[in-house]
Amino acid sequence: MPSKSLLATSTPQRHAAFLVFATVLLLRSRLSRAPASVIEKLKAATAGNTLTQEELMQALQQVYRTEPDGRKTLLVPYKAGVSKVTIEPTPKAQFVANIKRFPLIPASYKPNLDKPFLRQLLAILRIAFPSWHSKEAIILVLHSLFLVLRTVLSIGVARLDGRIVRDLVSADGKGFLKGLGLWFALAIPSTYTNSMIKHLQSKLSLRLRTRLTRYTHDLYMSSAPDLRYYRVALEGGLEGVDHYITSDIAGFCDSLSAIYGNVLKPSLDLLLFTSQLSRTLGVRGTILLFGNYYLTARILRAATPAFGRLAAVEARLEGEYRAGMGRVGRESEEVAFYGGGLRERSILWRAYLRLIKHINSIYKIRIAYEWTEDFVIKYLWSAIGYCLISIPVLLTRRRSIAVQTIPTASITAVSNEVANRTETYISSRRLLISLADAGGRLMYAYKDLLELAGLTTRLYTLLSTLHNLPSPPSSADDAHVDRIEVSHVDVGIPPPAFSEPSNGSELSVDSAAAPSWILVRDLSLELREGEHLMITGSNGVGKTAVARVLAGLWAAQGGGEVKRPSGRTGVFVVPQRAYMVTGSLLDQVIYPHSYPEFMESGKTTEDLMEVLEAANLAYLPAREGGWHTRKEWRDVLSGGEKQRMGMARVFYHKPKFAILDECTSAVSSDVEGRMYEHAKLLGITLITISLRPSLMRYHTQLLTLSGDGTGRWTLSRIGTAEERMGIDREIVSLESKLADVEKWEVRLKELHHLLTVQEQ
Ligand SMILES: Nc1ncnc2c1ncn2[C@@H]1O[C@H](COP(=O)(O)OP(=O)(O)OP(=O)(O)O)[C@@H](O)[C@H]1O
Repeated sequence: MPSKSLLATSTPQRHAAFLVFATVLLLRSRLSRAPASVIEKLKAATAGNTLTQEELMQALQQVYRTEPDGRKTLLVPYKAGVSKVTIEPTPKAQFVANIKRFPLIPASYKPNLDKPFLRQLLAILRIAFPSWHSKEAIILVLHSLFLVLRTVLSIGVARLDGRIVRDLVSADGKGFLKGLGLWFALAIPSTYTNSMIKHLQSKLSLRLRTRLTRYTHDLYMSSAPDLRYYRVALEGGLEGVDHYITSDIAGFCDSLSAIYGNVLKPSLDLLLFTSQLSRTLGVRGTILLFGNYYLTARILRAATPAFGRLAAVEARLEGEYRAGMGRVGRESEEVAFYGGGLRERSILWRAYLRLIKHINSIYKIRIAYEWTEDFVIKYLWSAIGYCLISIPVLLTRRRSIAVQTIPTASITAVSNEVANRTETYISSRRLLISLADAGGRLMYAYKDLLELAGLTTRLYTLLSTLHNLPSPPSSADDAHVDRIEVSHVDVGIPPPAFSEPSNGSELSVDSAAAPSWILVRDLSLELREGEHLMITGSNGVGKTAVARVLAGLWAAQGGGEVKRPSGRTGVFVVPQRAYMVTGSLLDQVIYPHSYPEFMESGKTTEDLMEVLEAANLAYLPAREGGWHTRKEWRDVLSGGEKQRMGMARVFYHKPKFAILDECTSAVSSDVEGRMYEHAKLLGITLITISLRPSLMRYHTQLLTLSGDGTGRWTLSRIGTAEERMGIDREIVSLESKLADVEKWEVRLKELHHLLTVQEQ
């Protein structure tokens, strides 16, 4: 029996409301397409947002502003102005609370649509949607509304389609024109709905990405003592975190927001279209329809490969290839000096080929899957669709044949019957096509869900590793402590934080059980202000390792303890490899201070000039075009200049203790000496790691690491200034004697030669 058309049942009021809705939607889209000049004028009138070049430079310098309530406002230069983004740091309590939601998963876990996947997804969603009234949740609700609206509109279109063809078949010109008018009226909200769905999907993805990225940044870039960005690779065993944060979060958010539409919309379509169709198809047809769904699900489930695992492997390989490219970019000069281009190319090429081979294998696997899917959705469903449509049509036909046997039947009744049948056919056909489309999308969504499972596992692995990294045992940091005290500390390479039990499936936080490679055993020393320490010993013996323990990067092992003054005014380390930060010349000197911190400190560029003079870099501002010049300083400054910049930072921050890890090895001895004297003049206590005996004169204690594999060490006093002068004199005399060694060797050779000549 033909159903009542959805639109045929509409009242005039409903039509009017519908047209008002369409007009508002239309006007809104026109507004958003207002000429650029109008928008510019509006912007200028409201905020005076446009900045001069100088103001822009200042904004670039400022990076962020701390608000009185502790929040930070990021100043992001955008077009000719600055866009302000308020950042609320994630409270530490939230990280602590989230630890139990992020238990570690074993490395052997294969992503799939199972319970662990749901648990992982829920844990991540709790971060992505912090509350039901968050912006993300509101966008999601809006998105859902538009998805429902589109399904309702699709049904309307299907019904209207049938009605127009019916009017055409029954030659009802008025009805046909009315139908055409409604067709255009429906087209407006339908097309607008489509673009809004796409827009809201992208917006949702971006918001989720921002939320997750902020959370991850706050967790990853944690300050001392957690230092997760430093410890995640060595202790957490997680490589390529950059790829996880930049690419996997984006992939996860895209996939999640797309999957929502890809699952909700076709599910809704299936539900509503089926309910609409069942009115036309009757009980038998509906049962057949459900039988069809069941069969399809069984076939496709059997034919679906492990897309989740494949997606996770693809993300890992992509990360490895990207890391390789990054390494060559970073170390380009070293590679060029060695002429290692070909070698690097083959390494990169291998990483790329592994990735491509994997992607290719996915494509191959997809052929069989997509073939099955196409066959089932396009052909099987269409055939079943024809059968289903034929049921009411054939039944009506049979009935109409019965009608024709009645001799009194009028011709009008017969033509009405044909028109109604055509309407039923067209509507049902359109609904079935939409149904097949929805089914297809749902099946694709199954594959997408598996891929989402892969990305979820990647993101979950990152977050669970970061959450579960145990905080290092708290050292006795105190701003008021005026000495460094090390008592009975073993210095060793930190063991992995997590161990995978051979029987169990869960990883556990278990650093105590893992063996550690001890470099220095039972180290005890006390260093008061003004007592300068030099640490020496052969290469690889553990000198830097001691510095890492002193600075709090590595935990003190063996049950010992390190006491030190806290903060960067307590202990400041200049590492072996010079590091240049992105930013201006000024930023290089004040690092890790930001520009606002520099302003707050009350220091001026004159003070910075003094600092540079002490580091023999006073020529830099003039040479580089001023303090605010921004360059790739890693490439612009020479090796020695970069090392001197490290010393300039020590002079700027004036810490109580400065650990200098062979950070003047490329600086000439005279400049090195002047810098050491200047540091001591500023009242900085020096802990120098060096193999240069000439530096001994600036220190009072000498820690020598034996390097015989036993972890032994000796601590000796270097002596008073007079004693050190004596040592200096001895060094000078020995050096001058050593200079004569070559002459003596030449003379010795001559004498040997003379002897052999005389013997002949
Ligand atoms: N992150 C790490 N992972 C594994 N081993 C490490 C790590 N860091 C250091 N080591 C090892 O610890 C040992 C001591 O390293 P350290 O950097 O302290 O040596 P060093 O005495 O400062 O040497 P050099 O004089 O060459 O700078 C080395 O054998 C090194 O290979």
